[in-house]
Amino acid sequence: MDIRYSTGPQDVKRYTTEELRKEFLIENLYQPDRVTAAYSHVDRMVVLGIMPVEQALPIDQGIDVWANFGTRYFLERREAGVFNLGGPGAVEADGETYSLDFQDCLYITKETKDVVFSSRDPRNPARFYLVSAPAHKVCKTTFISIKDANKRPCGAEETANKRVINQFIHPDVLETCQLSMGLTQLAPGSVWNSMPCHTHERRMEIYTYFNVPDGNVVFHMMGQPQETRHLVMQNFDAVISPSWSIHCGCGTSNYTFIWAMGGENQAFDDMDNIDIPDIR
Ligand SMILES: O=C[C@H](O)[C@@H](O)CC(=O)C(=O)O
Ligand SMILES: [Zn+2]
Repeated sequence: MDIRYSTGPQDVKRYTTEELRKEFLIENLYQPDRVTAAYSHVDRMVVLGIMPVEQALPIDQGIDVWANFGTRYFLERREAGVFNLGGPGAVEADGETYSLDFQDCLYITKETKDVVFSSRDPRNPARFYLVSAPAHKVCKTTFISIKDANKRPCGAEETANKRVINQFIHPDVLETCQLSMGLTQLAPGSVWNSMPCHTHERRMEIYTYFNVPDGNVVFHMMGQPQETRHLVMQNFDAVISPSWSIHCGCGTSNYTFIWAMGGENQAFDDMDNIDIPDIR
């Protein structure tokens, strides 16, 4: 497991590109027949990339659960949200099988013992992107398709930020302990996400970018609003955004991304908005 201890804004001011990437960027999440894991000490969020090809993969493949979590199984004291970003696949959760097509989501409750991921066709493997947060009570494991998601259209063509925020794991859709997750799609010709930007001192956030066409990248903006930095991100990379950091991006094309949040509250609009001319 790739462990990320959290650093603070004072140190980050002095980071080189390489140091910034080592601290916040999560790359190479999808390895054939492997579970790739990163543990962030920011709100103890865990990110997994799971790409079953020939085999079905248990959630804890290659993870020493006792050493990392001090529990007997992965979700003993955790909840998880998973999106499929690849070919058709399935998630089996304590004997119940859920088919997940591209951009489908499954919320998996605390105390689910056995979670197994598989692909329908090894030539077009599924790519499961999972984010897990500590949890204190059992909720309901729920399948959520984009049709079930709460839609929040925003932005405009004129400002190159026309997009739809799809709230999947969100209080308006289902109950969770602290996790919320969704998928934001940028319209063709729009490249800016989450601009005007914000922080939310009460929550951390993780983004993963996908549907980034070959030969394109997303410049992900981070840092305190008056001390910004950027990370250049490839298709399927993820990035950790601590509560003090802005998190927005500008692509060399349109793209899609998944946001995941955990922390003090689940109030999506509890944001500290930043006026664009105030950004440094
Ligand atoms: O706190 C909320 C998150 O940053 C995202 O949901 C924002 C987003 O998807 C967007 O504006 O495009
Ligand atoms: Zn945010």
